[in-house]
Amino acid sequence: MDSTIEVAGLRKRYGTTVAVDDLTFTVRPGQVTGFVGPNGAGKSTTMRIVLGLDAADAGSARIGGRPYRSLAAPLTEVGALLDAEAVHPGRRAQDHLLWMAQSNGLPGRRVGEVLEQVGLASAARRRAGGFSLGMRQRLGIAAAMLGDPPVLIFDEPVNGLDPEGIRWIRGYLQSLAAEGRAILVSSHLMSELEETADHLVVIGRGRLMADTSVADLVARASGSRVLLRTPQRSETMTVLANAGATVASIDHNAVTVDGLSAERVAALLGAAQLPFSELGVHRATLEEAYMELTRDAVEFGAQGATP
Ligand SMILES: Nc1ncnc2c1ncn2[C@@H]1O[C@H](COP(=O)(O)OP(=O)(O)OP(=O)(O)O)[C@@H](O)[C@H]1O
Repeated sequence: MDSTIEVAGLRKRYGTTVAVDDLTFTVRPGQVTGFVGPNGAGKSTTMRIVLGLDAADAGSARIGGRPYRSLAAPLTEVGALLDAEAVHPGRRAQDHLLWMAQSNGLPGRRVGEVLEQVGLASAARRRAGGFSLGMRQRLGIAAAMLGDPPVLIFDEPVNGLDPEGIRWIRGYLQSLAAEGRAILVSSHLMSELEETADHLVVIGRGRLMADTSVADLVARASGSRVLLRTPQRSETMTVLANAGATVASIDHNAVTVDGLSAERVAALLGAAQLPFSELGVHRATLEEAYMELTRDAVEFGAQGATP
């Protein structure tokens, strides 16, 4: 079976709310694909449809080429963490997993293996009700891994975790991708995916806004912006603005320059005898790239709202 998720022309409406609007994208094996968009963008709805928990109005969602409902042993083909709270609080971690394994025809030894993988072996006999949020997320991930599936879907797994938990999840997702699995992980914060995702599917109001590698997105947003430091910020800004650049200060001695090459900036400042240091091409953060990407959509949305 191919380790892929293929979504094609997907649409879903709840009453008058369009949750998913003609969405098409593919999640490929061997990489972490981030699924990003603001709250209410349609990420959870898309994931639920892929997992057969909700029906689409139109379009299709396939795992390894087949719709979820036609998978013979779903847990061995796709694992999912949608809601870490969905465990009975009175149940011990290992009993919860054993029950899942048995009802899906999986060997009981998987329980110990997945608890070990997610770092919960020592808490195996504790009741889920006493778990911290981070432990519940790990238990949810252990459940997703029970069938050792080639495709994994995680809805906001980083939400509410402490820095150590976030570091752990990042490393774990990357190791799963390195094993050749297809990983789809959602977040409403681009910054959470900065060090985790290789590829991004960005949606807004249910529509696809970008389907791109992280490297390409950052390179495009970085463009030709120049960053420099100078003790004479205001004089520097005046000289560069007079030469036609768009200049913005980012702190008391640093500015960004759009519209002039680094060489031209150096020549202008040299001629004006203005000192500078750290003149270089600015590399956008993923957050900046995202803002750039969504700005047009926000403007479009605002216009669309006026009658
Ligand atoms: N069962 C439902 N009934 C009615 N409306 C729904 C239902 N599920 C989702 N919606 C609506 O569909 C839209 C998309 O919601 P969805 O939960 O898929 O977004 P999301 O991107 O996952 O957001 P979040 O980051 O907040 O989870 C929202 O406007 C939401 O209110």
